Amino acid sequence: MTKEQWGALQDTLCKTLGENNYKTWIAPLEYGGPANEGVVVLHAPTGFFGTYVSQNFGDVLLAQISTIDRSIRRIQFDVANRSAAVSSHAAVSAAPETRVDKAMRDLPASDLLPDAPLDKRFTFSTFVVGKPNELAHAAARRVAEGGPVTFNPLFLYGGVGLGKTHLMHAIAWELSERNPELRVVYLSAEQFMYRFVQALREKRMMDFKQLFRSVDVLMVDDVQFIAGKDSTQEEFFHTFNALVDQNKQIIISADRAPDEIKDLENRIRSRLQSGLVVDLHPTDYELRLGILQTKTEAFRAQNPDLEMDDGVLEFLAHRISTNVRVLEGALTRLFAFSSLVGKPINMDLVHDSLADVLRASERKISIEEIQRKVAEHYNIRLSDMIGPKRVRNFARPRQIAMYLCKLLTRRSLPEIGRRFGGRDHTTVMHGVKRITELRQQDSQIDDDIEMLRRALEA
Ligand SMILES: Nc1ncnc2c1ncn2[C@@H]1O[C@H](COP(=O)(O)OP(=O)(O)OP(=O)(O)O)[C@@H](O)[C@H]1O
Repeated sequence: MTKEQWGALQDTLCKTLGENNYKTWIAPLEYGGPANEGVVVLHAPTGFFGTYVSQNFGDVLLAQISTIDRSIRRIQFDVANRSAAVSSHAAVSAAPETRVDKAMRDLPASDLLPDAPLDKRFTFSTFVVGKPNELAHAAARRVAEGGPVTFNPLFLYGGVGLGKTHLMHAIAWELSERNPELRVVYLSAEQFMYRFVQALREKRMMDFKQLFRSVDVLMVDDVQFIAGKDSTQEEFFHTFNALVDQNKQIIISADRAPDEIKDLENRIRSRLQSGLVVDLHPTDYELRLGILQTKTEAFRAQNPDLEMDDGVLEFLAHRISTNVRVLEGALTRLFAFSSLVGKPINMDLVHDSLADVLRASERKISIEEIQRKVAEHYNIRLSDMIGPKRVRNFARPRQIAMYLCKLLTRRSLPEIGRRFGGRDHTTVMHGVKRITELRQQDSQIDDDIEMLRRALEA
């Protein structure tokens, strides 16, 4: 068989074996010329590769080759220039095929490594940079430029919803844009484990290893997931080392620093620390406001009719400090509500549509804090606030404090009563009712309470 004949056979092989199999296993083979009589040599990139092709596609290859050159009876797989590293009699010497073998052979090898999809919205252009994330952003940018690998791995960590996944996807998009040939694989540590277990179950560990070792950039999200999962850790470690040895870029994310991940093997921990470890700090007010403004502008570009009162974004940035995901969700909900009811976004709409989010993100205020603040405000001693005296000077501030406890904490009436010198829950109920009435009637009390509430929530 000549080189030209091998070239001419490619289309048929692609059709016979399917595009996936063809691209993964056949296209990388190089024609190596005839060996001795009846034997043709094909060069495979690695020994494993040759063995795999020989075992899984040897018979088909031989059958196709013999349609154009009937003298060929055997294919010999060499590893590039190392001769006879792998040789095969292909179909001739193959062990009888079992049903499982057949099913496995029919599955495209790339089944074990479908990339997790990348979110189109997660790019550098949509990532808002502020003090808390500027270092992580700069490191991600650097890696996304491609070129020589400077830090390996890049380890990004931070609390929930602070933008780790966003940055990883942004790197993947940018790298693929700069070099579409690059094999960039992004997946979560959970998916890595799942594929590993699948490969074990289907006896396709060689596929698994080969596929993971053939990527150019590997990104594993939420790596803390593999802690305590011994075999997955082991496999991850080997994959990691193989890629680092080949100078391939690895990017890892986790919800905490490597040395804080419990049940992680020490050798993995130290490997993870060997590159650049950067963290995404909790957001600050400016970053939250920047994110809200950017997202609102993007929304306004699609919906020019959007009306929003001044101060709404500032209020949200101030009140929702948990994480960016919650912040984004709140904004999306506001947009949806406003378009459903056909009203502009103002503070009333904020309170109506986001009551639960605002409640959940409320700072936890303690009964004691309330008692202290109210006592201070009315210039009485804490012991008098809690004690048995019923004179108006103490009783009114006590009722106000009870009212604020009901309003600002999740404590039950009996619990509040207990904390006010062991009073009964009906006393608390009465106090709350009285202050609710007074707020309607007495603007001084109403102002006082509003001021106290703000001071406590600040
Ligand atoms: N700096 C930022 N600029 C714009 N959007 C951001 C920023 N940080 C986070 N986000 C958005 O917040 C949401 C949550 O971010 P992401 O999924 O990247 O968080 P994560 O750190 O991976 O969280 P988890 O630990 O839950 O996986 C995403 O929609 C993301 O686009």
